[in-house]
Amino acid sequence: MTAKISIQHVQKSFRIQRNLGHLKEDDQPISALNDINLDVKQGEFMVIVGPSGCGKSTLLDLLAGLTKPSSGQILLDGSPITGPNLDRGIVFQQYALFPWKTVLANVEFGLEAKGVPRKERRRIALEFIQLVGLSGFENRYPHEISGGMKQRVAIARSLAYDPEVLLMDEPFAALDAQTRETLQSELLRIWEATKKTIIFITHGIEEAVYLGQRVAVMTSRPGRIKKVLDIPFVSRRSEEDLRSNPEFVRLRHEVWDLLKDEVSRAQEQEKSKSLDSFDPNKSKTLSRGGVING
Ligand SMILES: Nc1ncnc2c1ncn2[C@@H]1O[C@H](COP(=O)(O)OP(=O)(O)OP(=O)(O)O)[C@@H](O)[C@H]1O
Repeated sequence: MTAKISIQHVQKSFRIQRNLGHLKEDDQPISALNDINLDVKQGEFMVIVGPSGCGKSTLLDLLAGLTKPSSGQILLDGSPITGPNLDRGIVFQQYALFPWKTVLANVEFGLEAKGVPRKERRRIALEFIQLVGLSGFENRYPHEISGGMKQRVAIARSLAYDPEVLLMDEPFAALDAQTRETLQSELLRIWEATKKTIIFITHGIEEAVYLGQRVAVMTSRPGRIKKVLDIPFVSRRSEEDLRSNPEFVRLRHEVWDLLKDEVSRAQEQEKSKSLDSFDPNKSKTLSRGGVING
């Protein structure tokens, strides 16, 4: 069976220019992703977890078609992704709602872009507002609702235009712990109701194991897929107190075991990055030697 999304040998580098006051160095390539391979099945909930700076958002941007791989390709239903399209909905950490539009108008937005007639737009938008539990808030503006509610609006807006795949980049990271847990279980309910293929990016190990049918663990930069774990809970929502289930605890530990060295390496990279930016001599030497730092 063809994968819904197939990421094949994807590599992504960025060229950056160091600005050291009066000194300007040549562009230096930074390898953000290295040979990423991953197939996601139709209707699957795939979580990608990795340390800070490992290239998670870069991968999501590639899936969204906002940038192109330096090499390799990503296929959606067997065809290469060449740019952004309404076949992929995106939910970011920051809500990205239009502040001057009401909840209803925000949810209707994608439908308008798709050319859905006005009456139909309203019907569909109201259906998705109900699905995310916001009935009664249709006429509120973003500044009148909480962070969790804004993220519900963002999810409703992405789902309303019926994308093939929902891409989520740390959508709950900015929320308080209680709201985050509520939205995690709400998202599972929404996923079960809509049967969408979801690719969800997070730093959070517990979030990854709670949400994912599979969890892909990434290495530190340049990001590669270190291991893909199956999370075998049949219906996670019906499991009582899943987070304290011994199998859940074991899986969470397994993900942490895979991640901990990567997190230390990522922290070392961060440290040397900030030291380098204060040390022109070091940067020059590394540049001449052709060593990539950053
Ligand atoms: N447009 C860009 N130009 C130059 N470098 C970039 C660009 N985008 C990302 N990078 C670099 O690529 C690496 C991966 O970044 P990315 O934001 O994808 O990581 P991440 O895993 O999402 O990080 P975090 O978890 O902290 O959000 C980082 O070293 C980053 O500095």
